[in-house]
Amino acid sequence: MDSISLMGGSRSPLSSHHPRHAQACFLPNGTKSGVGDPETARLPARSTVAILGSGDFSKCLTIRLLRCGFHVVVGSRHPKLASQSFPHVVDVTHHEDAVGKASIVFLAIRREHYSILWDLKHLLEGKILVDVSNNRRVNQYPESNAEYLASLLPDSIAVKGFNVISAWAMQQSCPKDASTQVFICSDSVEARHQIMELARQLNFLPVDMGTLSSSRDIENIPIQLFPGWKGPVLAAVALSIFFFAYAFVRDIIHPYVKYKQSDFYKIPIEMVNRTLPTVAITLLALVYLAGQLAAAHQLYYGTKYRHFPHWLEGWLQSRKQLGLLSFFLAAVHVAYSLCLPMRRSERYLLLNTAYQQVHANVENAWNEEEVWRVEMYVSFGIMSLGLLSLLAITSIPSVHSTLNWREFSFIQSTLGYIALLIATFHGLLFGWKRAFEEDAYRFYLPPSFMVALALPVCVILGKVLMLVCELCTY
Ligand SMILES: NC(=O)C1=CN([C@@H]2O[C@H](COP(=O)(O)OP(=O)(O)OC[C@H]3O[C@@H](n4cnc5c(N)ncnc54)[C@H](OP(=O)(O)O)[C@@H]3O)[C@@H](O)[C@H]2O)C=CC1
Ligand SMILES: [Cu+2]
Repeated sequence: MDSISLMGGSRSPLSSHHPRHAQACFLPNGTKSGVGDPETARLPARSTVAILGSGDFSKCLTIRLLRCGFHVVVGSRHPKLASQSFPHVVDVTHHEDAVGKASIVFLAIRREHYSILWDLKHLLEGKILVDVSNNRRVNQYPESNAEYLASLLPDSIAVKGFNVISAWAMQQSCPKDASTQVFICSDSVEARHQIMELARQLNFLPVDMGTLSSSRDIENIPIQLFPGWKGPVLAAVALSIFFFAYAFVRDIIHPYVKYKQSDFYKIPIEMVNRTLPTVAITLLALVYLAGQLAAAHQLYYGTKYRHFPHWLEGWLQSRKQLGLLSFFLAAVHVAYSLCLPMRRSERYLLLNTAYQQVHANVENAWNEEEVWRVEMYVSFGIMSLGLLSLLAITSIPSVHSTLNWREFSFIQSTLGYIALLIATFHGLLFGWKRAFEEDAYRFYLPPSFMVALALPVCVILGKVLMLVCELCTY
């Protein structure tokens, strides 16, 4: 795509329309950079950068530029007033004056005010205009702000960048967090590389995003709220409501109506702790169900190259988030479970049982089968949490990048299925007694553990079927 601008498109900096821009490109020793060598484009420190607008972003960018050794000239509608909020070394002047003093002009004004640039059109010809603007909503306008700017001033060179850096992060002398990456795009390769070099000199990490058509995506980055998490979070909330309501009706309302037994004290901990693992295991099963449906789709159509339906595509792309939510809920379930013996209710129940035992003259209440059930149940719980932690850790990009494809797929697929299997055993061992032995009234409703575990069991059986099919085809 870059070659389009090299061939002399209307916005190309290399066309003969832009002699001033060509002059603005220097190597550190002051010689002009080669046109075909944009990587080496470097701005000499002490070169002048103009900023239009005197708001927060302008002030913070000015501080950063000054610290890194640049001269700054700020263009304002009210230079006298604006100069009070800038260091005295900064030249605060009228727009016309400011743009005449630099070849790179940052536009620290909102898109709605770009019309003022129309009067400066002749002065901005051939100059690099850095559009740092953000919108209030995703895809607020039909075209991106940078594309709008480029159409407004076709004789200038529009570059999109720095919009993902907040004014606050801009004035930090050495930010150590994620706020160092800046995404830069422009139809002019040379201008893009020059602004990337400027970003580097300002201690940011520039990311080359190609032509100006990427500006829409770049503008959406800072205003998106956890993209990719909406579907998985909604699924988790819906499942939580369903399983909580189910357990509430079955374990609290039903005994209350039938036996006048008040178990409402169970709501804050027991009911929540029953909901957490059921949702966690269902989400984990959903992670693997998506892959199985995709495989079934390919088998059905007999090709790998047919697009998946929209809903399946979205589901496949949400697997990481679903898995992380499953891990989070499982971890909270562990915390709740560890706190169970701390409860007053637990102490009273234990004392009552001990008293009844003394009354019944039972000396040893040891039940070998129960002991084994609980030992296995706890052990499986710990193992599945351990495996889930491994899956969560390997989904972190920096860890992920240290693994090759086979290692990653071994952990995420093979170990993931084993985690699902162990978690299913954990659930079955817990639910078995509750479902069939505890109290007669529980038979009136299908056991909740069956509802929760039906999906994981189906997914595991699906995997077994796939493995058998694979073995048969070999
Ligand atoms: N603040 C932030 O954290 C970030 C801001 N941005 C972007 O940077 C740009 C500037 O943001 P910010 O500094 O916060 O905005 P402000 O509203 O604080 O300042 C914008 C400046 O625009 C000028 N201005 C205001 N009204 C008009 C008008 N009618 N005509 C011409 N100029 C006008 C003013 O300068 P004067 O009076 O001197 O002419 C004003 O100081 C925006 O596009 C924003 O999206 C991007 C990333 C982060
Ligand atoms: Cu559990």
